[in-house]
Amino acid sequence: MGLISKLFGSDAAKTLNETQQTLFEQHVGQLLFPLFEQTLIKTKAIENIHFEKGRLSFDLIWPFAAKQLHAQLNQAIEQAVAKIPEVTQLSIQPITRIQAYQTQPSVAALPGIKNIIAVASGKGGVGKSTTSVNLALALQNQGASVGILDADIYGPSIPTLLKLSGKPQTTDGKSMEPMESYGLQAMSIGCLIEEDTPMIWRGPIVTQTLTQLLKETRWQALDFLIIDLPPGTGDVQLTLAQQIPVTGAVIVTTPQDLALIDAKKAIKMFEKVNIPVLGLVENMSTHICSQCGHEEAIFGDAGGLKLAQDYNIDVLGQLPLNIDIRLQADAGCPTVAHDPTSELAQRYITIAHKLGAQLAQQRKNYSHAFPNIVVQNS
Ligand SMILES: Nc1ncnc2c1ncn2[C@@H]1O[C@H](COP(=O)(O)OP(=O)(O)OP(=O)(O)O)[C@@H](O)[C@H]1O
Repeated sequence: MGLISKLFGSDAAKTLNETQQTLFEQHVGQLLFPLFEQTLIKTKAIENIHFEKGRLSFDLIWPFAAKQLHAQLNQAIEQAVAKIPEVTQLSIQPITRIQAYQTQPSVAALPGIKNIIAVASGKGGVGKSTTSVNLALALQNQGASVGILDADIYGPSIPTLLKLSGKPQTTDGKSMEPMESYGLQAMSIGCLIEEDTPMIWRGPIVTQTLTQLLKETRWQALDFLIIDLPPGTGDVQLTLAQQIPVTGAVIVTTPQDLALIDAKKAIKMFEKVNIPVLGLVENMSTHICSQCGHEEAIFGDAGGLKLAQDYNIDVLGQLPLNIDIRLQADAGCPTVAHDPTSELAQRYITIAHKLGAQLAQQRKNYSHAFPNIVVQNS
């Protein structure tokens, strides 16, 4: 049995001859996914390979959501396939298949959710919610099934950002159907209370509410649930570490010293509770004047990048301070939903690619890195 039949199943052996199999393995199998340093063979990316009357077809399994990058890899495959004799036609079916990555061993997975990504900032107002919602939309735009949970119980902003209206429905009186907007599943305390009702709750009730919102929503087949955390490093974050299976965290910061100090605290907190920090987004990196186009680093120069370097964290991307991001967010049509092809939306899409590739790369079992978490409630 040739190598290819072992790797790709016996169908291939039946249809491709020995020489073709070797060439396929050498030229196609050794190609790398963009942003991802593993070969198609290593990632077992090729399935259902079939060759008949000069026509070669197979499924190409993408381990992260990156529709926009499909053409680039398809083109490389076409060039590689051209080196295989007698193949006159090629048909590639790209399929996005995101796996559930390991989380804390002591916390059980939740039904309907493969991976939970917490988006955090130390300081308030740095654009965490805006980034969360655009990141969720970008992942979805690129082929993932995505939900977003607003964990900011005191100041929920997801209902405004996604223009959610009405109350969640229930079919059994015990659980809620997620709200839906732009194809995202969403839940927020803001969907359950009146807009001008202040939440005057103590910590334990807040954390209980968060876990209820998470667990009593009937999330449907999500690859990712993005949790938009409130700023800071308090009760809600500790609840996350103790009770919620989190795959990893994304830190949002501005390059300003004050924000960086708090971002460091957030990074250290995740380190302490053994939740891997998957990367950092520097928001409001520069301001580009809408009148003259002059670019200015009004919050300081590359502070987020330096922080990422100091803590050995990947920079997933930088966003400028741009009036369109603010206007679109305020209007309930975030930048990626507004126009995914715009230059700004593309920045969020690149962040989504990097995050996905980063996760796919870390597909190994995290459980060794997770000692049993003991966090003391004060
Ligand atoms: N890159 C950006 N360019 C312009 N405006 C932005 C940008 N990012 C966020 N904003 C705006 O900044 C304000 C604060 O953003 P956002 O609510 O996302 O911050 P936050 O960190 O989630 O705040 P908090 O958690 O403290 O409520 C909003 O008005 C938002 O539209």
